[in-house]
Amino acid sequence: MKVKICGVRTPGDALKCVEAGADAVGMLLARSPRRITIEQAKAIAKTLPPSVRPVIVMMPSTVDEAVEAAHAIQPGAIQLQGDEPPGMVAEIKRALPGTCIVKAIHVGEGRELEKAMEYEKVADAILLDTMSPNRGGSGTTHDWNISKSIVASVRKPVILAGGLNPDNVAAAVREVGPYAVDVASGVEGEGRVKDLELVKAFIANAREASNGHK
Ligand SMILES: O=C(O)c1ccccc1N[C@@H]1O[C@H](COP(=O)(O)O)[C@@H](O)[C@H]1O
Repeated sequence: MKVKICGVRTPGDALKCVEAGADAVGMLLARSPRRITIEQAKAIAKTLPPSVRPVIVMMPSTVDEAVEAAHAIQPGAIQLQGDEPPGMVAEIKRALPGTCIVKAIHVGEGRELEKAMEYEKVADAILLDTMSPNRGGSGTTHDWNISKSIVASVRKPVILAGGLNPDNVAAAVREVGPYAVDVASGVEGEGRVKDLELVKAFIANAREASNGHK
């Protein structure tokens, strides 16, 4: 079971995720209270060991915007969190060989399964987040039955997000059976600082529920 900790804003928080055993660390370049600059994201990415993948989360208006950010930060993956059409996702993938392209689908918006089947043709992985005004980071869960049906239908890895925390992640893993889980607000303390104990508990509970499967 892979785990991504998202909305990391400082090298200190990134190092907590490394210590806790995260597989990936997400940095928000999109509109969000967790948004950081390209320069800050670059500095965080540099602190990560090769075993931890830096991921940038964006809602780019153009292909160039995504490509420029990726060239500056050199992430292992880009998470496209907005309304990027399939053609734009395909262009970004062509422009960034070697970078994993993750397309977010907002569960609750409708046509989720159709969208997942469309985007799996052009993206490397699908992320299922809860529909919210900010397009992510809402701290609310969605109907996991929808996510479960998508996991059963698409052939690309599916990452489950949206309102996960140390208390509900095991149930989410058992019910949905995703390739990976992703969390932002559920492992934070005051001031949206990542809490090492919450991150550790989240990762342990997710992995235990997946029976140690990678
Ligand atoms: O985290 C944010 O602030 C955010 C803002 C805008 C788009 C995406 C964002 N984060 C992504 O949303 C998921 C779910 O967040 P949460 O666990 O419900 O708080 C998070 O894992 C990021 O991938």
